[in-house]
Amino acid sequence: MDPSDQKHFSAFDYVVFALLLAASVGIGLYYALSGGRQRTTQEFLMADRSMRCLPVSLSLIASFQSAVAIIGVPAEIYTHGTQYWFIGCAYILGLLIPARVFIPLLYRLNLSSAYQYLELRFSKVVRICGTLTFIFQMVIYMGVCVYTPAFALNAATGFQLWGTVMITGLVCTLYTTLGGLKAVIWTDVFQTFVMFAGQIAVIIVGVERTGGMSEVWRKVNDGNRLAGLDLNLDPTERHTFWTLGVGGVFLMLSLYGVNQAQVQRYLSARTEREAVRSCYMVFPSLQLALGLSCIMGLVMFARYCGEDFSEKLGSSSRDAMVIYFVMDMLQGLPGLPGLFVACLFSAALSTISSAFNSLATVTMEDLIKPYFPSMSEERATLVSKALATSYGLLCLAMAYLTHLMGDSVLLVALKIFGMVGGPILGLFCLGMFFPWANSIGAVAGLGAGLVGALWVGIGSIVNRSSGAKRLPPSCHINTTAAFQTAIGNVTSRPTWLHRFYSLSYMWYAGFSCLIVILVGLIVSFLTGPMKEGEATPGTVYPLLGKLLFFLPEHMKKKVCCVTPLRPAIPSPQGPCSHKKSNGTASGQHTPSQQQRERLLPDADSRVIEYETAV
Ligand SMILES: CC(C)(CO)[C@@H](O)C(=O)NCCC(=O)O
Ligand code: NA
Repeated sequence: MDPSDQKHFSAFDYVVFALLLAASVGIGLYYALSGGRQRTTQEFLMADRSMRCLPVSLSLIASFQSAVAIIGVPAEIYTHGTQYWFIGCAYILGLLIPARVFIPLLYRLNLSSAYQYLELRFSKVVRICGTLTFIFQMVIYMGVCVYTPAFALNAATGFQLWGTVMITGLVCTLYTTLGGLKAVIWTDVFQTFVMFAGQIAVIIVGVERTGGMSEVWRKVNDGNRLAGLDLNLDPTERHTFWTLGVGGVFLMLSLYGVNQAQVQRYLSARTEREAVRSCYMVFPSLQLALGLSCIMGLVMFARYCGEDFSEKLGSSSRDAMVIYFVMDMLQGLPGLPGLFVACLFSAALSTISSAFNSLATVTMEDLIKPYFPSMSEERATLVSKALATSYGLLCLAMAYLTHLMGDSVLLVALKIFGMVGGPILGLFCLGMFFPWANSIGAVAGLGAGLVGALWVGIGSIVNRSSGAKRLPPSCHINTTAAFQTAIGNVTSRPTWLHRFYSLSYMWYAGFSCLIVILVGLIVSFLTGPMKEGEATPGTVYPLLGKLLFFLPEHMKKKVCCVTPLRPAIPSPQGPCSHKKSNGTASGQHTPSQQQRERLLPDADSRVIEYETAV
């Protein structure tokens, strides 16, 4: 980029940005020195299970709303129109199902890690496979999150790229390691407000400087950026109502239903009611976040009329131009560019810190604690802190990998969620909704789901078939349809493999989830399905029973196989929940008689509840 074209920050902007970092570290320090001073894993990883719904809910939206969404969504709207907005439809079922099904089931099992469920329902091996898959997903995603803001800032303002990556990674590692989950949740709250403030500031100034609301509306309309409901059923069409509104539900379920970062927040809530309520409260804030990003893309369009920025900003234009636009708009308003940069980094920090803490949790709870049952609580906490730090350093390495990928960051993030999150979702669905599924089926299903998803995902990267149709870059002509067919015909006649590779990435989660369930069920039936009463009580949700509510009772008993919910005493070798009220015993692993009794009344009440419900 031409250096004379680069925008610069005033001293005031640096102060605003520095304040964000200082406040985040301050919150970390506060939780390092107050409360239990982070001396137990219960506090460090589970926030003492004492949180209320408001901070939990703001923290839930912050987890997967990173600089990727802040930059990527406006860039998407700018180049392809507002179709992406319809992903908002997926938020309804994508949050209702976790609130009604996943949270009650997981919360009542009194877990620390979501993957503990997999051992309760299947076996140790399945738990480890689930955990490793999650670690794989989050480590790649973390790299994208830490890289994105640094990269965009670098492209538009010449800010030192790797220096910014280092600062982000290190500040985040610092407060995560100091203050544990309490610090992570409360910095999320603060950072979510900064995130909204930055976006709103840009939109207000942007609308003002492009000539007011009606002018923005006119240009956007003339440039054909307002998309109607696209009901095209073609699964290779990147964004349609079906891919976004239906495929998006699976994506949302993999994030809000079974991802450890979110499950850990539900579990940190003081009661199940607060956990469920916090999930419902995500809905309006997530709609607001999506709406603001979309509006920002439209204002940007009104400003530049779809001008192609690849000359000005190099190959990275799509994502970098959002920062370019922001700097262009906010020039001469000292402090505001700083606020937007703070917004960007708030979004990134809140996501990365959730990733560090959840990765430290699963590594501790699923991979270390079960094999060192005699580890002392101090030791376990120390190891957890070391883990949070190591993942912080690993994230810097992963940022480099993202640098090498060089694709639209939104696309990369959504592909990772789908390819790796989808199979994990499938594994949980297999366990929760299909009582016959056994461990062999679960492992085979997960393997098949991952292979299927990585095949289509990597195939699409190698073949570069994103299926994207770029809209013509103008505010004035209205001939999109002709242009689109012209582009559509350029690609040669696709073979079935090419069509497979061009499956919309919005279907990745649903596609791989279904493979896991299908292969899981087939293998389970071949190897001997689980029998009545074999699964730990409370680990199966009587979905079929609820769906077939019209059948008479005896038929339902036959068909639905809801019997695993019959009370059964958890085996003494089995994993057990850590105590809720009393943090001191969480280092224990073989459940005492006392703990089993604690688990049992829960399980019993669930059985009764299910039986009356079914
Ligand atoms: C997770 C969704 C899809 C929910 O709208 C959205 O926040 C999103 O597109 N996120 C992109 C990934 C990110 O922001 O890191
Ligand atoms: Na975030």
